[in-house]
Amino acid sequence: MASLRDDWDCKIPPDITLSIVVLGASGDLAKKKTFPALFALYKQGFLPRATQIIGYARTALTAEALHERLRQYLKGEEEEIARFLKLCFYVQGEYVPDAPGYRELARHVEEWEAQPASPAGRLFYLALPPYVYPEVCQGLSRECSDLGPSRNAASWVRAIVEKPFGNDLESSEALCEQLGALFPENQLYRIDHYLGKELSQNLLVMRWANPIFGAWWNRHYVNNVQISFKEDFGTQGRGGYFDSYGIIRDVIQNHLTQLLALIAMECPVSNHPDDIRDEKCKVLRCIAPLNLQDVVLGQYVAGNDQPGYLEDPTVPEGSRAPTYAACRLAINNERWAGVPFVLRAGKALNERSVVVRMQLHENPVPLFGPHGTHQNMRNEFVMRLQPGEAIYAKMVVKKPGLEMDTEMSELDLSYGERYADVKIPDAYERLILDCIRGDQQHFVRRDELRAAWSIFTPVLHAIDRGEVQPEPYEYGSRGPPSQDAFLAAAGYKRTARYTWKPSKSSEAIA
Ligand SMILES: NC(=O)C1=CN([C@@H]2O[C@H](COP(=O)(O)OP(=O)(O)OC[C@H]3O[C@@H](n4cnc5c(N)ncnc54)[C@H](OP(=O)(O)O)[C@@H]3O)[C@@H](O)[C@H]2O)C=CC1
Ligand SMILES: O=C1O[C@H](COP(=O)(O)O)[C@@H](O)[C@H](O)[C@H]1O
Repeated sequence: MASLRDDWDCKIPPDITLSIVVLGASGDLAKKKTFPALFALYKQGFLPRATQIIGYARTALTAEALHERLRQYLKGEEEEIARFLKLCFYVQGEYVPDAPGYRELARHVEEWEAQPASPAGRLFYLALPPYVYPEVCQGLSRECSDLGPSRNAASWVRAIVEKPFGNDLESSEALCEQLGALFPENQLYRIDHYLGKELSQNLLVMRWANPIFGAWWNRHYVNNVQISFKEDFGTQGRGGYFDSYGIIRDVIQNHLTQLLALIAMECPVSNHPDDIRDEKCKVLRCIAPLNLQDVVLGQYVAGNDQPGYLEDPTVPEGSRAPTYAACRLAINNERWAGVPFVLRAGKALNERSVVVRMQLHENPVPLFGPHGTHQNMRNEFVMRLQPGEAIYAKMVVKKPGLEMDTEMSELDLSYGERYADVKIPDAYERLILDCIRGDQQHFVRRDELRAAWSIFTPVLHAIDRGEVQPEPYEYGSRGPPSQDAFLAAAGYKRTARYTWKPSKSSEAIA
């Protein structure tokens, strides 16, 4: 796909002076994700030569103390780590808008950008709880976002903000208003790390670069679509945070809905980020708000020697927060009318995986019957995002041999084999680089966010009002017992008698 827009150039000027400011540098996200991703970019030579990284937080730390905290999360050679840490500084400051820390931050940044003739880039990464975004953005906007009148025209200011972007449609819109008054949309990068995963990105390429998919990627061939997120661990002390959100806000409204948009969207006008996001937004707007009848909610109880959700000391007594949800969505457009899209996500299940499964209709005329064993088997197109990226299509083939027997087999693209020597980048690594390049394709635009919240807000409000008692399921099980009937009602038929014979390398992944 060509880019038809001439205002789009995602190249990093080689002479740029870059300041990356990590706000909330003392926190978990910063040390586990942001700094390791920056280190990985540094190691691979993706950070411009003149880059400084400044950590900002309330905690009293020296730069050396920050380095010590970060060291255990940086994987690489000691010398390389030491060189990277030399780029990392620390400024202590409060988050309130008039905190003197912002002036101090501005001083560091301005000193670094001593040459007005060269372009300057200022990337503010808000690794902070969203309730402080408005005040932090005010402080940054007031003290740190003015590049000065003589600055090279290729200079920029960008801010990456983490989810959750609000709690429902109304609060999300209010947050967007507040931030939007300080940073225009082209400076705001709302991160959804699922958009940085290898297979999420491949969805677009695979779908739109191969005519083979065009013919069947619609209601005439596809019976149902499942997008499943499973984790084999519970909230483990994070229950306090989780409880006020629940699994729909935590995973479904954002990550899985973004995957749905990539699967269901129409062909964009070009590969310009806004053309792609226009299509994603359009398809999300074709989805009617979810009804409680189209939802199964669950909450895990003790099992497999593991405690139940309510036994987590950080969870409020008697909480009804769902740790599992399956949501059946209908896309009311010409391509997908009548095809159920089931988004389901759960904590404390039997495995950790994220899988997109498109199941096709049965063959209307089963030639290999009446005793043929596979006439009722359905083709399935499966994309496994993790663990071990794989794309496979399940299909009936002739069983090798003298008889005309059939069996279910697969066309298989397992990344572990096909790309055995390739290191798949971490999502954060990719997304931070996109932000430095000015590519907003894999970030959530305000109208997409609005469309996603519109789908889930009514059900979320009903859950918040305590109107639904989630169904118990055992820790380590497949989820609430009623989910299989729910999936069957959405058209899903499990392929019985399908056995996959993994190769050695795939066995290692499984
Ligand atoms: N390249 C590769 O790595 C390939 C790997 N495989 C592997 O082969 C195996 C089978 O593949 P596939 O058929 O695609 O996937 P699965 O059999 O794992 O899952 C198919 C569907 O059946 C459901 N299911 C699983 N167990 C049960 C059960 N006991 N009762 C009812 N429903 C159930 C699953 O839901 P739920 O999640 O709720 O259990 C899922 O929706 C998998 O382990 C897969 O990873 C296959 C092809 C290629
Ligand atoms: O955003 C979130 O995602 C993680 C899962 O991310 P993954 O990349 O490990 O699949 C999830 O555990 C967490 O609850 C949620 O907030």
